[in-house]
Amino acid sequence: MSAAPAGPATGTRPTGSRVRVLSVAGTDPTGGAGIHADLKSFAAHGAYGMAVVTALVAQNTHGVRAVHVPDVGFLRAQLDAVSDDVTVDAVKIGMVGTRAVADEVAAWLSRATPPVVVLDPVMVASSGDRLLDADAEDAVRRLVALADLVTPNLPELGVLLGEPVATAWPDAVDQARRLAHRSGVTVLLKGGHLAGDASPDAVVDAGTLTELDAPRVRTTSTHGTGCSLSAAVAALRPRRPDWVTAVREAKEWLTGAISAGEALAVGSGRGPVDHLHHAPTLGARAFSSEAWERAAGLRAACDDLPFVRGLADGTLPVDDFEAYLHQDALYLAQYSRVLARASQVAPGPAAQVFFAQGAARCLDIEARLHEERLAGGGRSGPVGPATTAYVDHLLAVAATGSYAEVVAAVLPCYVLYADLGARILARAGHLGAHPYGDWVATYGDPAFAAAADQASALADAAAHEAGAATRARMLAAYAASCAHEVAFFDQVRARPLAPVG
Ligand SMILES: Nc1ncnc2c1ncn2[C@@H]1O[C@H](COP(=O)(O)OP(=O)(O)OP(=O)(O)O)[C@@H](O)[C@H]1O
Ligand SMILES: Cc1ncc(COP(=O)(O)O)c(N)n1
Repeated sequence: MSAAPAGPATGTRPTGSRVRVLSVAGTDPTGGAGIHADLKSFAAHGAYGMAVVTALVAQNTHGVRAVHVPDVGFLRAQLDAVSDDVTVDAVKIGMVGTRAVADEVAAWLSRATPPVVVLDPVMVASSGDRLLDADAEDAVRRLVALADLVTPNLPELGVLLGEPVATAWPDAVDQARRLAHRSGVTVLLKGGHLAGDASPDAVVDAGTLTELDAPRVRTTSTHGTGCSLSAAVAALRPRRPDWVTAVREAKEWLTGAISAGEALAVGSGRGPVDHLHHAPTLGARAFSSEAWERAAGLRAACDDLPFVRGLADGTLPVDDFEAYLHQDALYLAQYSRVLARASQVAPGPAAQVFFAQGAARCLDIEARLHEERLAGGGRSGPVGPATTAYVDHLLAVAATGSYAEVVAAVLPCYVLYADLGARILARAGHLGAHPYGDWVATYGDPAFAAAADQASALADAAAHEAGAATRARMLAAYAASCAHEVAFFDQVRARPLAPVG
């Protein structure tokens, strides 16, 4: 039944790899507090999260219904299973529940000696339910001595010192100073239980005091704030130079998470915070499929254009097709420059090569169309207004937008043509008799579909790296290009017809 230990875990963390953080805490099946909150907090700070369960708690946003504390032998087995195998860069300890659990955790800390230990001395849930046996308070005091940072709220600070609970901030800071002095650990004093418009915290050690101010958010979403904060600090500390830097960053994040909590609509009591509020695009759909679906109306409008209908069924007058090819040649000469810009600012060689080759191919096609025109087959004339508008849009994005925006702006030209080409080809079946068979064969070719897929994948990768604001600009650039594509096709039939007769 036992998984063989791989020997004591002594490995150092490879440069740049994720911090491996362990939560030793109770559960919350609604996901707002305890190990569930801790794991989200770890992930929110880029750490690899692990969890050892001290107590199973039947609770929700209204309160605690029941607590089950498994045998401490099983707790020991969990703790050793982790530390026999995995190098733990930091530990966060939350609810311990009983004296036996607290002592078992203390014994493990002495054995495993993790380099960063954050202790949240959980005693009473915000619902008022006890989460620590009354006779376990001494055992928690012993745990404090093994921690590097202890994170009491106002009532917990009073219990740790054996003093009345401070109600004014200066008194609480005084108490925190005394605890730091007495125990030799750094204290993160939390002011969430104060009245007033602010929710200050303070980092206090034997010699220094740093107060961190934050506005009090008017919300019911404060379940698990203490768990989430201490877990965030544990995840950050191995990568930050000191406690103050780690706590400042964690608190700023937590204030945002509290503000975003109500939008989660989890439970009807004191709801959880949104741990991932700062990563709104996490789990978002692939950019290319979202943008494609949003453009459904424009795509339908494109299909309905007399030009596109005539192109598809072969009834388009030759004159119109040649007028279109002429505008297309003018367009491609500029589109090539925009693809070259995408290549110039591409984040890696694959994208750089793809767009550079695309730019060259556009010029090849443009040159072929030009030669055909010189050979007398085609038409000439000024740049049409829709061509100008489309090119201006692309050049503006290329001049001022990021790589992600440029890729989004050039994408419709790939995907709309690939889609149109494939559908016309499928409908026509045999192209032998189709007057515009060459055009259809070019864009209906699986090789062109593959290029469109590659361009979509590059846009998706860029969107994955981008924040919410850049993704919104990408969607806007894509939608604008789609609208220009429709106007571009339509300009041929929109040109004044020569008088008949
Ligand atoms: N309404 C609020 N607005 C802004 N920050 C808050 C609010 N409530 C709590 N905080 C912050 O959340 C963190 C936890 O504070 P608190 O004093 O409530 O600890 P706690 O009682 O251990 O938390 P928990 O509610 O998880 O038991 C602190 O950084 C505190 O300043
Ligand atoms: C397992 C566990 N640990 C900690 C808390 C405290 O969080 P809160 O005071 O926000 O209820 C909790 N409710 N459950």
